[in-house]
Amino acid sequence: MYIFIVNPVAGNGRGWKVFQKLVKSDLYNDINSQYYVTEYEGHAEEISRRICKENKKIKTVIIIGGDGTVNEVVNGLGSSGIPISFIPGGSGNDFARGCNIDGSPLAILEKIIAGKEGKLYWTGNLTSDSITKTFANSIGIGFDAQIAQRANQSSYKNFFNRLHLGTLSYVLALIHVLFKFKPFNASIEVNGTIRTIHNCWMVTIANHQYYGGGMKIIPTAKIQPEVLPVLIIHDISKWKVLGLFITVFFGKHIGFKEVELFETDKIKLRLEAPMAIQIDGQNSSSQYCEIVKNKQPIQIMGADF
Ligand SMILES: Nc1ncnc2c1ncn2[C@@H]1O[C@H](COP(=O)(O)OP(=O)(O)OP(=O)(O)O)[C@@H](O)[C@H]1O
Repeated sequence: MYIFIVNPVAGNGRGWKVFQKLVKSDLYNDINSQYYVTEYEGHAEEISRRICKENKKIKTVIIIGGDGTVNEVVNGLGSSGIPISFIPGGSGNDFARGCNIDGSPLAILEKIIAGKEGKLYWTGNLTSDSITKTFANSIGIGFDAQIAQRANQSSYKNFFNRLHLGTLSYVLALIHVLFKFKPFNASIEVNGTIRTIHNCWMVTIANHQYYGGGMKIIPTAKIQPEVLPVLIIHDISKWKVLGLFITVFFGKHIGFKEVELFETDKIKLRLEAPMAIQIDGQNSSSQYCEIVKNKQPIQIMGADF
């Protein structure tokens, strides 16, 4: 059986429209499936947790929504081993970019159903205050998290999403946060060595290269086990940050001397005070956290990487 988890409000209603188109197709009507429509934040996680316990013979959980919905589903399914797939219906849809899932919703569904085995994908785990959250795409601490927070709370996000210009809401939020942001000091532990990063703007850890609706935040990031690509931006002027973010779309920012890039299998962060953090674009905050790669891969159906 295929399970569809649909976020009707993702992408300003795009999630629901995508599902409605699929429901009318012969393919959808020919397969054995059940669908769930999310009604509130966190609902996709609850549904996923519940279906794991119900002992249904699930072939794939197909997510129709955005990256936030993917995040909830991977957290809910945990280590169940149930394969997933994603039909983009959100505003950013970076998980689809990272996994090279493209084409019309129907074409993606065809590919999911025709595929025998999924591609193996390794998520990451962030533990803060004894709570572990899984991230499918990336996490960011500091500047980018404040931008995500600002964009998510803004009235213009829906407006730009309606025009299919979702990235513009991040650009506006960036300008807004830029002039208020105060760099912080972060103590970072990697491979048993602790060092302090002064005037830190952001620390980002990604499972694939895309984030923020198509920015190539870590262009070298590959989908692979054990390796966590880390990007740190520090000791940079506000004006240079602006220039840097323009080049992020092409992945050229890694040439800036203020950008540090390395790989590890585990990283611990200790900050002076709680700081904004984004987990797959969802807002939170943390002062002490540990990030590791998940050992158990998830099968992604319909992906091509
Ligand atoms: N019925 C609902 N009403 C309000 N919020 C919902 C509902 N169902 C899900 N949500 C919440 O909607 C939020 C946004 O979902 P999601 O991230 O999938 O879409 P998006 O923000 O449009 O896309 P992206 O993250 O790719 O930019 C999530 O936090 C999710 O929990």
